[in-house]
Amino acid sequence: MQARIYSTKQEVAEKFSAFFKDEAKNQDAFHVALSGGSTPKIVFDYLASHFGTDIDWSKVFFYWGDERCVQPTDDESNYKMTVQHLLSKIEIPAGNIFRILGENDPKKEAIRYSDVLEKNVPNENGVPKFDLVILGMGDDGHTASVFPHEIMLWDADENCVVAIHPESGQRRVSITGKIINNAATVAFLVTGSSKAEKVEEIIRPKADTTIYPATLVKPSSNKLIWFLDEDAAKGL
Ligand SMILES: O=C1O[C@H](COP(=O)(O)O)[C@@H](O)[C@H](O)[C@H]1O
Repeated sequence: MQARIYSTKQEVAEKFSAFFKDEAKNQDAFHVALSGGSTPKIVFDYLASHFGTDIDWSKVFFYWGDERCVQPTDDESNYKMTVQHLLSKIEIPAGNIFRILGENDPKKEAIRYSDVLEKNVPNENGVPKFDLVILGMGDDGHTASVFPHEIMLWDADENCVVAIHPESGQRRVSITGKIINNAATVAFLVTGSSKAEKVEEIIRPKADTTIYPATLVKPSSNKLIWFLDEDAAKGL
């Protein structure tokens, strides 16, 4: 595990974008799972405005790690956020975008998307293997849409599950631990002081520390990188 700490969230966006560009350059087909949330949003803005024409987007294939069960036009949709901040600004073939259909029946969609991953993402030992999984982390330590009150979903046998947001009751479709920990690289994008307590507990655990969903991110490749700003890393 590596923690890369930058002065500001803008610098996180800049450094992660350069990292993304380098990783994409080395692949004939680059399969990436995207995240929703506040930090990916500024990263997508930076990627589109600074590397929009430097990356061969025809070789990049986008999927999502989680989606809220809403219409794709809803402001809550992770897909809508990505369209606004990245996809509408780059030349990427429509066939390279595999969104979770948040408007579908959640249980059926979890099964359908699991199948999409199996058919389109290269696999290793029968499990889809992303080149890169991008994750955010909520203030409560959730990641993708595996929340602390449903932490058992992390170990589900399925590739995708239906989760429920603890406060709003909103349903989500999320990939599970078996997919995240099978990725070649996992990158957390986390900024802001509201995340500092959990970042410290997860990266510098004590003997009696609580286990959060984000604690369980341990790719078998060992390539886990936290991109943090100083506010999020202030407890380290
Ligand atoms: O609900 C979600 O939240 C997390 C973290 O978001 P943040 O705004 O607190 O940074 C995100 O990783 C996830 O994709 C999203 O659906």
